[in-house]
Amino acid sequence: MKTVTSNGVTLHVQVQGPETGPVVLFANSLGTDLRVWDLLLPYLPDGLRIVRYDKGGHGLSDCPAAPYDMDTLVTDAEAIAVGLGLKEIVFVGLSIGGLIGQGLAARRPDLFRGLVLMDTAARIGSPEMWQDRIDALRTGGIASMADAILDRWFAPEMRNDATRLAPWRHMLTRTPVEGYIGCCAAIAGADFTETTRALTQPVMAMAGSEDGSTTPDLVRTTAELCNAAFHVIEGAGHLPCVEAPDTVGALISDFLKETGHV
Ligand SMILES: O=C(O)CC1=CCC(=O)O1
Repeated sequence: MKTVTSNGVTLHVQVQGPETGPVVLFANSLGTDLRVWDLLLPYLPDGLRIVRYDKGGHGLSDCPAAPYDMDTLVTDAEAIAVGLGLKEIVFVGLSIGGLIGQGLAARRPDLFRGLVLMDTAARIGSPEMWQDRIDALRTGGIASMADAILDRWFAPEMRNDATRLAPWRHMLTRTPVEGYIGCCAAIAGADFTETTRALTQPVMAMAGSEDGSTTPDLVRTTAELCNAAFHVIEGAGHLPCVEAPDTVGALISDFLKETGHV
């Protein structure tokens, strides 16, 4: 376990693999922590330097008071990359993690080898939609909307398996409400349409066919902005790294080979 402090916020970071290995930096989604990648990692090539972290307000990182803004979340990711001396990064971003990846790729192209956009878009939802969610969270907490969120996260097969679902429900509902709300505010204010259109790094995008949050059509639109290859993961929802880690692992492995990273 490592920590990196950015703007006074201490972030929990996990690093695995050889010091000189090709770097893959993962950023997870709203209401999840870095364990969201656990099932995927065995499907990636050996020898990678795998770096995962909990964004502010999630997992074992500090939880500043809401609201957060996307610029700060991008600065946090940059602080981790610079603080750990990461170079030639392939960044894998899930949902809000993909927004952070787009922001960092635009700000620091010198750090990047490529970008994987997983169930994310240049703009997710509308400011009004996020404000409604924030208001509901302030009233009822995350538990009050957990069923609705899990319906977007997972396809019916997983949703109907209470035992398989339980750890992910716990991960979601144990997220500090302040951290969750802070990140909702950051998503509400983020629109990377123009900067993502201008990206020059190789980009690959994917979406679960059953994603009720960032639908395949939405993700495809962002992929087209930056000439990214686009893949639909059949039978998966918003977190295909959980529901279809083998398929996602194969796609990322191919991308790492195509970009000469491995
Ligand atoms: O709608 C959801 O809860 C899923 C989601 C949107 C942005 C994110 O990171 O997760």
